[in-house]
Amino acid sequence: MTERFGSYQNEIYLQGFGGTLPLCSTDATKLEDSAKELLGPGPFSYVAGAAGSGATARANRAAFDSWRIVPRMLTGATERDLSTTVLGTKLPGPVLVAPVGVQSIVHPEAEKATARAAASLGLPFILSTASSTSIEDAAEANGDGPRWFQLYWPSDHDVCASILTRAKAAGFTTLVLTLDTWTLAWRPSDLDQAYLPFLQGEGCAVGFSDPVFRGLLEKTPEEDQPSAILRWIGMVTGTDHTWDQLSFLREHWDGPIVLKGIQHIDDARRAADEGVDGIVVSNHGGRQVDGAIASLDALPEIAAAVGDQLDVLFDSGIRTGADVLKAIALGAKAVLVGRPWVYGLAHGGEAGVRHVLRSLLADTDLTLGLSGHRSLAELTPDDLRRV
Ligand SMILES: Cc1cc2nc3c(=O)[nH]c(=O)nc-3n(C[C@H](O)[C@H](O)[C@H](O)COP(=O)(O)O)c2cc1C
Ligand SMILES: O=C(O)C(=O)c1ccccc1
Repeated sequence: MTERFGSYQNEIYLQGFGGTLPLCSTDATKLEDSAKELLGPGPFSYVAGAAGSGATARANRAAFDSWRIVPRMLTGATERDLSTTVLGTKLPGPVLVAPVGVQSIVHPEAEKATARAAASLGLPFILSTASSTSIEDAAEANGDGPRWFQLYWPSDHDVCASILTRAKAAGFTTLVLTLDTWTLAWRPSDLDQAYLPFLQGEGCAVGFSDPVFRGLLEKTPEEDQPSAILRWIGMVTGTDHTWDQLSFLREHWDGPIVLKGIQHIDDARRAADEGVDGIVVSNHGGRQVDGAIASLDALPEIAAAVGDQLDVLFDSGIRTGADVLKAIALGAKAVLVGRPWVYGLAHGGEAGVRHVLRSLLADTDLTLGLSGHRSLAELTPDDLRRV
């Protein structure tokens, strides 16, 4: 594969020659600024915000800045291959679309737009349990694209089993169990505006379309929305599960299982001992434990310890191609990206998400080549220096 992603750079320049500028910025930081103008204060703060003082969100970025790439020259890197293999499946690039709930607060087409954009690039789309689109509708929009399902573990076993069965039937291949958000953290930016999209019924589509969940209600969500919302919130938050309960998921899910939210090396080792297929080293973009270590700082020792037993993925703070390279060099097989494409969604629905993802992949491809590498497999910690 030659220049497939990097050629987006030429495309942008050539369109500019014809008088057309990119749909939105190619710089993830500027995208956040312009999204602020597009979105209302509640939705913007919800997406951009973090837990507590924001210390961990800032640490996530600072950790990337503390590593620098040491480029190599005269290596013949014109021809590059950005593919990677995750859970036995080859991906065209090392980027997955992170699970993000309540996308309807950003754009009316919500998860459908994102699912289409991901499919158009062959990147895995991960549907959140807290999405504003049902499992079946998101799958239809995603078409032939690869798709994974993220679980916020419902406290009711029958509802959980029903959701997993639906996800499998709708073609979601991999289960991502998010561990770090069994209740929402202290998020001052949302609290100060008393803004919780869930309370307005956003993010309830998976539950409201579930026959088993509906069967538990005295009145349907259409007849009594407030009660249904509270029931659904109560079912997917407030309950902390334990390692020994993983067997329940294995009974109801016959595909790969990935644990998202791992930061401690002992949890990574436990995940490997339990035989799960992958982990996402993540602190939820700094949205949960304020004061937690930067996710990138957790990555190297975890990858070194368990990388040969399961697939190590990474997220929290990826904004540029250099960030992707650094995470891969420190042991991740691929990265998940959250806020940047959410801002793309705000700017232009499917086209906005596609633009942001293509920009990140182009930047990754060019940075890889200019650093003297032909494939991601060549990257090791020796290509970086901590400053
Ligand atoms: C608005 C928003 C909603 C999110 N919703 C979910 C979710 O429903 N499930 C989940 O596992 N992670 C969720 N996340 C976390 C992301 O999957 C991911 O871990 C995080 O955004 C990565 O950090 P980044 O935004 O710096 O890329 C959400 C993140 C944001 C910004
Ligand atoms: O806001 C989040 O980080 C998140 O994970 C979430 C949780 C519940 C509903 C929607 C999103």
